Amino acid sequence: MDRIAKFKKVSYKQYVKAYTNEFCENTITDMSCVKEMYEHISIPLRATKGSAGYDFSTPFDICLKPGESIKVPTGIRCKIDEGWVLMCFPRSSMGFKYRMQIDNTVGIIDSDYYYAENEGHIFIKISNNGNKIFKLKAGDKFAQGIFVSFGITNDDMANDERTGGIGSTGK
Ligand SMILES: O=c1ccn([C@H]2C[C@H](O)[C@@H](COP(=O)(O)OP(=O)(O)OP(=O)(O)O)O2)c(=O)[nH]1
Repeated sequence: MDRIAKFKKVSYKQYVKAYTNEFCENTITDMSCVKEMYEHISIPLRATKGSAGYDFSTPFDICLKPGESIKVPTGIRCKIDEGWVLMCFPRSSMGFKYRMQIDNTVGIIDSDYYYAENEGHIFIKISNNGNKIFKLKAGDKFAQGIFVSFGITNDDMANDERTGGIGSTGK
């Protein structure tokens, strides 16, 4: 098995920035609860030695009514060797039981995203596309990341460098 990546937590500063941007731009938040949330974020792990997926947990409780979505700042970044990509999928049980789906179908985490201004903070946007309330407690696993190797074309000339987050290279 190739050992080609390492998960880390983003800095506390980055987590606060992402969390407040997402959820409390106009409200006063108790920062001690964000600190506690950050401290409980755990590095994705595989459940068994034969599992392909590294399970991502939510740092906070989630409750989605049918049709609702949320963009989850996972607090995680990943240093990945060139030639590999991390693909994020739902945990199968979430889809089977609740029809929880990832909004962009599969999250593609590029190796150079690690060096982006946001420290390569991995976001996972999910929706409840079922017909019952979908709830997760902080620490519950909801998505899984799988490392995949890829090739490039013989005449590939890409040499730009990424600095921004999602959607930044199309500008
Ligand atoms: O679910 C996702 C998908 C992407 N990303 C991050 C990692 C990825 O490296 C970066 C850019 O994603 P992608 O290349 O798929 O998005 P794009 O719309 O093509 O934008 P870009 O111009 O940034 O490449 O955003 C996430 O955190 N979560």
